[in-house]
Amino acid sequence: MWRRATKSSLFLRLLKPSKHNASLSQSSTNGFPFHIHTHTHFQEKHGIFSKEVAPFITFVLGGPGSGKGTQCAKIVETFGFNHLSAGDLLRREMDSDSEYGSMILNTIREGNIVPSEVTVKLILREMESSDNHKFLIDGFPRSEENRIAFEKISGVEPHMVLFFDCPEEEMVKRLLSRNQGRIDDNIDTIKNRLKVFEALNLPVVEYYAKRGKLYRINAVGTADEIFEQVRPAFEACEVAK
Ligand SMILES: Nc1ncnc2c1ncn2[C@@H]1O[C@H](COP(=O)(O)OP(=O)(O)O)[C@@H](O)[C@H]1O
Ligand SMILES: Nc1ccn([C@@H]2O[C@H](COP(=O)(O)OP(=O)(O)O)[C@@H](O)[C@H]2O)c(=O)n1
Ligand SMILES: [Mg+2]
Repeated sequence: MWRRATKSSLFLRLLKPSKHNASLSQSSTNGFPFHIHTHTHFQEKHGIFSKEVAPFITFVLGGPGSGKGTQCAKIVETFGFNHLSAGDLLRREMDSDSEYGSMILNTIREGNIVPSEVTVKLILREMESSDNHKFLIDGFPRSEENRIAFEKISGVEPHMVLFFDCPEEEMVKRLLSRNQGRIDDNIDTIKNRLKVFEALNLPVVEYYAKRGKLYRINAVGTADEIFEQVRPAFEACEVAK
């Protein structure tokens, strides 16, 4: 849709904050400010960027099993985002004839992080071919290296970052009963994924908290209860609706 957009009111709405957005860009009712970017740098660097509607990017973070995928499905249903799960993109690449296939398989099996250039390439490829300009990027960035690579290659930053905060024992319980046949949902790999999350992903969470972009959500409760904490983040933001 955004590829076909003319210099329409949608484009102008994205670039020119409404009164409502303008007040959010300073501080916020829910503690999360918004930044409206014009993305000229982004547009110059990529084909995606010849599109006339600037992308609206939300990163979705949280430990393994914290409910990222479950909540993303609800956000898609309610707010019409394109959901890009970094883990799903890597698994799809692994199952294709990719030169990276065995490297991705081994990395996921261990619970470690795939080199950023591979993951960023997969995400940007999806973004470029999308008709939707609103993106939920789930499970990314999982490290400072991921974050910096995305920023360098794309030239853009997320508008907001959701963080699903969940106790470890709850995450372990959910992962062990996920039953999707994943090679990494076993107790040994889960232990490493939790270590990697703490060492590499929490610094990213702190980075966005310091920049005032983090929306922290208590990820304990039913999926519907948790979504009621997520909903205001999108409702408060005119361009995300
Ligand atoms: N609020 C919740 N309470 C209990 N189980 C949940 C909740 N949200 C998700 N789950 C279940 O926990 C598992 C992990 O959820 P998922 O959304 O895949 O998390 P993530 O993408 O963060 O790993 C899935 O089996 C899912 O059905
Ligand atoms: N940015 C990312 C995302 C996932 N991955 C790999 O993919 C695995 C599964 O990611 P996922 O997001 O599907 O996992 P969940 O947190 O949803 O359980 C991770 O444990 C990493 O091995 C990665 O290397 N880099
Ligand atoms: Mg997931």
